[in-house]
Amino acid sequence: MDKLISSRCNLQHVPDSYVLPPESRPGEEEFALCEVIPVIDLGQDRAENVQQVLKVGQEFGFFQLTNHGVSKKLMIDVLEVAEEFFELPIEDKASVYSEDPKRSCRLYTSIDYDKEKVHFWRDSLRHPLELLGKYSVEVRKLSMLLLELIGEGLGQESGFFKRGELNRVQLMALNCYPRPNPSLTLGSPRHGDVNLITVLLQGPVHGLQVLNDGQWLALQPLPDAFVINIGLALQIISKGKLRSAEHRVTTNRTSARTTVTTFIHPSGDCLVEPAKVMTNNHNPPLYRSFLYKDFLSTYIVDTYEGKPPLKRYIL
Ligand SMILES: O=C(O)CCC(=O)C(=O)O
Ligand SMILES: [Fe+2]
Repeated sequence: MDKLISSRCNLQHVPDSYVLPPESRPGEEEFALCEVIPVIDLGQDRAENVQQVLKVGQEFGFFQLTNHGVSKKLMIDVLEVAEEFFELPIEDKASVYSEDPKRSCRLYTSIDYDKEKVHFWRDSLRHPLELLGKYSVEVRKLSMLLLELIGEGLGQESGFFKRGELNRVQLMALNCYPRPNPSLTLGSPRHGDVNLITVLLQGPVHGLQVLNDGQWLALQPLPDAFVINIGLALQIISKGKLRSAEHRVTTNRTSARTTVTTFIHPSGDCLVEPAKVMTNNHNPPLYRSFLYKDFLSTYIVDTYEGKPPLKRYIL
């Protein structure tokens, strides 16, 4: 509980247990905010949106989304709720704090505090808060629309991602990355998301970086936009046509950063495999099929050990 970094006042220096080995540090340099990461305007013609989502999903695996239909007020309110939550007195936060990684509803710090060698500069709340219900309904609608566009672009019949267990689970996390920017630590280490698709709401404070052609690109926060990224499960289903880009979170020198992430996952018992239209005799599958829950377990182990999480599934 006293490990929560959002409850330690005026931390000016990063404790030693957060200092990464030199090769994993973000470094002293300021990353120029990158304008290369594409922006898609969802208010455009549907057929055009399908092409754009496919193209940027293929090239970057990441994009920002404007004109998405979720109200600006709802986005601001949700970020405010997240900020207020992390500012609560420590006694109020105590009831939801848990170090058990198996619990889906919990407040925790870093990733797996007791097991990891170095800690990360982030507190997170994973909780199905009633207050956020309206937001989760809107973001679900938006995620389903994006999956529908992607399905169409991949040549699937309509409703492909709505069928069965593919999009069953929706998890939300409120994240707080306190100041300062020590350049010795990271808020979140290099990783690709495990799920289908992620919708990130961030305020004006930057920190997210995407790996592209071996270079870290710092994402410039656009007002009112969501950041969308493709997860590993979707990379497999699309047979690599869409790719899950690795990313990480740096902390910010001057302001704490608050974000809200929504992850769309298949259910644990869902069989994850390349969509049938993507494979034939000339195009055999690249990865063997697996149950999503088994992939979740190996993903955690591989990510900890710095191994590519799809490697063991390659045929
Ligand atoms: O908070 C962010 O900017 C991104 C967090 C993230 O990548 C994750 O939770 O998977
Ligand atoms: Fe992520």
